[in-house]
Amino acid sequence: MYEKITPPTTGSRITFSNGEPIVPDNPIIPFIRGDGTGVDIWPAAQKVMDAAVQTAYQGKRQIDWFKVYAGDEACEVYGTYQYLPEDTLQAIKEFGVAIKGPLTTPIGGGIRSLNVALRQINDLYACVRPCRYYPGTPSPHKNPEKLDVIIYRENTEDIYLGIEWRQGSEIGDRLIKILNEDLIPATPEHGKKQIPLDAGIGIKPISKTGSQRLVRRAIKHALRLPPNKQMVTLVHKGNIMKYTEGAFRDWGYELATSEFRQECITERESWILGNKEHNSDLSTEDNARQLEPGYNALTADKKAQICQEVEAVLSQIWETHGNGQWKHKIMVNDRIADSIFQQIQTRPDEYSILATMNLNGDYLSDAAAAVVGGLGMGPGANIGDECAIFEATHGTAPKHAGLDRINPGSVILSGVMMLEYMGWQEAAELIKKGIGDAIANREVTYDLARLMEPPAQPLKCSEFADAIIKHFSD
Ligand SMILES: NC(=O)C1=CN([C@@H]2O[C@H](COP(=O)(O)OP(=O)(O)OC[C@H]3O[C@@H](n4cnc5c(N)ncnc54)[C@H](OP(=O)(O)O)[C@@H]3O)[C@@H](O)[C@H]2O)C=CC1
Ligand SMILES: O=C(O)CCC(=O)C(=O)O
Ligand SMILES: [Mg+2]
Repeated sequence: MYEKITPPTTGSRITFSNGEPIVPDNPIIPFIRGDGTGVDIWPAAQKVMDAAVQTAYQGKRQIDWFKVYAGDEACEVYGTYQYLPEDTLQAIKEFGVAIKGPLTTPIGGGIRSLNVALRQINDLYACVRPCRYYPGTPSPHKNPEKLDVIIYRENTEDIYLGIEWRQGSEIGDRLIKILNEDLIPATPEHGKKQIPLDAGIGIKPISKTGSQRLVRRAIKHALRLPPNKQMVTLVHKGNIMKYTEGAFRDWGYELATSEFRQECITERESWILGNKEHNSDLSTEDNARQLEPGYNALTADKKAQICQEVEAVLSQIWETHGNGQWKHKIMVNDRIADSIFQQIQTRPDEYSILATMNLNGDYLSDAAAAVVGGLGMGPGANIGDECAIFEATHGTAPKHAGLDRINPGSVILSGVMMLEYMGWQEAAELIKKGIGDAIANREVTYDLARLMEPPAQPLKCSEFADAIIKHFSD
């Protein structure tokens, strides 16, 4: 029973089997309009999705939208501080697939992120954010078309778990005392380090389960991509945060080389096999020398370790992966987080799926969206095993709210992801064609118009939606 909302009287539920949605022809889909520019973006996006479904299926399929509330709008309906009403959570749980506009999160104090809460409550552990280029989209980059990546961001843990204590709080001070006086001195590798007494404290949990289920989804996605895009890059700052970010990398490789042994090759394995393929008489030590830059300067222990690695790879996978067979497998490699920010700009075509932890993926998805045209073109999905919520990468962009000027492209493209997730490919294709043609025709909102050479006359948010629909059929 809902307190203040009523589901549509027509339509039925999307259910799940083995993590996959089973979609009726008339699914009920809850939507959250969103704060700020949500008032502009949502109606435009809904109009485009409805028109695409109608054009593609001529009434045989339709979405029965179910309006639910979160953020400022929820407080208007449910009362002060009722930012995420139980009704909304229940509706998303009941109907399984939802779509939302952006929601405001105050900085410093106040409520914690409703967006993050929705992901955590529904265990939507994979945040999937594709960044690909639509021809004609203006970009600050010379070759934006070379970037075609999908960010797979772990979505439930890392510092987004929100376990932190304010500077000067009683528990925060107690924790610092315990760490300084007990736990740090008991850990020899920490030496004489001490946490400043006036520090705020945050906890960064990265679990093996959370990391591996994310990487598992990323690899399964890579298996569905064309051969030249079958790559998964584990993004981490494991040189600095060894037991959280470094562990994410190690657990990622462990998963790839156990659960997906036949399908995957790691970058280092490919080098070892490649060295041997190049020269079948190559000794283990010469292979190790080619594998590891600066091998000759290493300690004997380190050299022995690398030789062991070479031998293990050759004995374990030469038969199944050697003689070039590895070239037809999913390449799993890793890159340090700061480096990947420059790599997506300098060598974009070398990357495909970027598997990240929560914070790195948050940063990286805005940066990658900028390369292909900005936040107006950045869609996303939060996917779990029994629920999915689609939402754009960007936030509420408050300075543009209510002006009918913001680019609805990201929510519309999030709708495309939703339609594809539902198996409604024909409707998804229509929208992609509509957006592509509108951009090629210079019918765009202010954000893209101002970057075009010469600048285009900007359309309103609602006009851009109409232009997309118009291009379904030309
Ligand atoms: N999932 C969610 O709901 C998210 C919510 N947020 C929240 O949103 C609020 C505002 O965050 P803020 O840091 O300003 O980031 P925003 O992403 O909301 O906006 C930053 C800037 O990005 C550009 N932009 C954003 N959306 C679009 C769009 N649809 N079309 C074109 N350009 C766009 C605009 O740039 P310009 O003005 O230069 O054109 C805008 O001023 C915060 O409360 C934040 O917590 C943030 C991210 C995600
Ligand atoms: O929830 C928020 O306010 C910000 C979240 C965010 O930036 C994101 O998920 O990309
Ligand atoms: Mg973000």
